[in-house]
Amino acid sequence: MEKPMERVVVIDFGGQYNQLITRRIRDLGVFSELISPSMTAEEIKEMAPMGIVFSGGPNSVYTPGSPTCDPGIFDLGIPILGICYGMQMISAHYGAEVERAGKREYGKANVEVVSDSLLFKGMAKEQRVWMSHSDVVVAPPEGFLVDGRTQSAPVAAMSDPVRQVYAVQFHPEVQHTENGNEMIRRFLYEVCRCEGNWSMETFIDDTITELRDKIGDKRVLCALSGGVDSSVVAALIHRAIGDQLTCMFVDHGLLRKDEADSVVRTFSDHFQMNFIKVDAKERFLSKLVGVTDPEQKRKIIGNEFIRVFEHEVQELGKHHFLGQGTLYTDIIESGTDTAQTIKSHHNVGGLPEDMEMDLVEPLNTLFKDEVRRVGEELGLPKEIVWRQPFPGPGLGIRVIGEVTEEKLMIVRESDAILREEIALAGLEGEVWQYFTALPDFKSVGVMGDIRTYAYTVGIRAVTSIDGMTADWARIPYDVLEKISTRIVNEVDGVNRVVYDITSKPPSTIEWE
Ligand SMILES: Nc1ncnc2c1ncn2[C@@H]1O[C@H](COP(=O)(O)OP(=O)(O)OP(=O)(O)O)[C@@H](O)[C@H]1O
Ligand SMILES: O=c1[nH]c(=O)c2[nH+]cn([C@@H]3O[C@H](COP(=O)(O)O)[C@@H](O)[C@H]3O)c2[nH]1
Ligand SMILES: NC(=O)CC[C@H](N)C(=O)O
Ligand SMILES: [Mg+2]
Repeated sequence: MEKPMERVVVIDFGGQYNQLITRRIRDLGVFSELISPSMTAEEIKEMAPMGIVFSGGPNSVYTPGSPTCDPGIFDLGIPILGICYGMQMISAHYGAEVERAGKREYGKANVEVVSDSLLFKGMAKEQRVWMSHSDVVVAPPEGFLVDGRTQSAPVAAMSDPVRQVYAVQFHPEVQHTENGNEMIRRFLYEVCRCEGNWSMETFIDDTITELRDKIGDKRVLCALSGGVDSSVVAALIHRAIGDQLTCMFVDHGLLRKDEADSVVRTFSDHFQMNFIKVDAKERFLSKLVGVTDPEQKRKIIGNEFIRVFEHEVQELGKHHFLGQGTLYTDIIESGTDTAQTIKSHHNVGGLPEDMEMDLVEPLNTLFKDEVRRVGEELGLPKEIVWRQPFPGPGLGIRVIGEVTEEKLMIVRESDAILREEIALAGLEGEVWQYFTALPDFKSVGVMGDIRTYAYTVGIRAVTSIDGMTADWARIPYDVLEKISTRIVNEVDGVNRVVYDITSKPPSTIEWE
């Protein structure tokens, strides 16, 4: 019999790099996902993880009400790796003291390795690591050995090989920790004794089996935007259940120029699936009249998507499930028990509470670049796999303030010019995402000796890998010049073009 998929769970105490931990583990060949600190030891045992990681987090363990986990987890006999807050929690659990440090450590630090612990064995006695903490473990709990220290952290790493508990104050998951990846690898392969049976191929096979089990002989409606995420989901569900799947593409009137036609064309050219396009422009646009707040727009759009699906299903016959291309990024940005809401992605935080269909979201633990790898593995055409992301709420959020036909037209036309010029300059592969947005203000210009009072168009173009962080793309000035000239000359109602030169963070990719 085939071995079950190995899994290492990461308990999410709210740290900034938590998703990176799961990512690194998956890259090392072991499936990993974040779980909530509210899960009980019993529930975790049922998942049968090979190892448990306690993540970092913004709290201090000595503050009342700071997050903890079920103490029963320590008795499961499953190896544990604590990182930063996770290490402080382990220390507190075993009765060691955690205090505010005299000197805080943010960024680069040197750890002096003082033991022969598995995680550091054979490495240089001085390790360059990345720190982000203000609390320290003063002395290790009973049974633990100090493995490393820095000038301000007397316990920068510790372990108890008997109980198989390892802990580090620094962040092995970030690239700046020189040997971080190797330390995680050792935890997985030498402590947890994983064999590494996870890859994109096994992900696809396992997902298809899980989908078959979950769906049975019922029908699934897949919300298909033509973007990479939903196309990959549709392909996976189709492999699992074939004709029980119906794909539905909604034209909500907030699409880019010629987008509806091109999605319909691509799908009929490449896929043999039940595919339906719904024209719902009126429904969406009428609901957005007078609405200016971006979060409210997202909620209205998310809600309306579901209402459209439910309405269409009445004619198609019962579909129990709704398939969506939700990614991990959509979930974390929409806010979780521990992470703040940055924006409510329409497919997560924007969903109505009284939905009739159950969700099927097989990609909700992955990042965009991982989904692209799945897409390639499934043999989807390049034009889909490498399509730049386009948010579900579409131009509805890129028009800042109230959405009107006039403003939509300006974004649509200026965006088409931008895309054309980026393609002409051969920059499509270099820039991860590029679009125009319309801030809600006008200013004075002079065109043909006539005073104008018209809109400003903003150009946003970024480089990124997974959309979690991004930098502004260094598009050559002459290309920008051509784009600006064309937009002002060809799009009515615009007399100024600006280029966004902020990274994410502190900005986000979208303007809204
Ligand atoms: N116009 C649409 N019609 C039907 N479903 C949609 C539409 N826009 C978005 N969705 C649904 O919402 C999900 C999230 O949208 P999102 O834009 O993140 O993903 P995507 O369009 O599949 O991929 P990409 O991020 O590459 O654009 C989609 O995967 C899809 O299920
Ligand atoms: O499906 C989506 N539904 C949404 O509501 C949504 N909002 C933003 N995005 C896309 O996500 C990535 C990160 O965006 P931000 O930096 O603007 O948060 C970028 O690629 C954005 O285009 C969305 N995708
Ligand atoms: N990054 C973290 O996990 C920080 C933990 C804790 N809040 C500290 O400052 O030490
Ligand atoms: Mg999209």
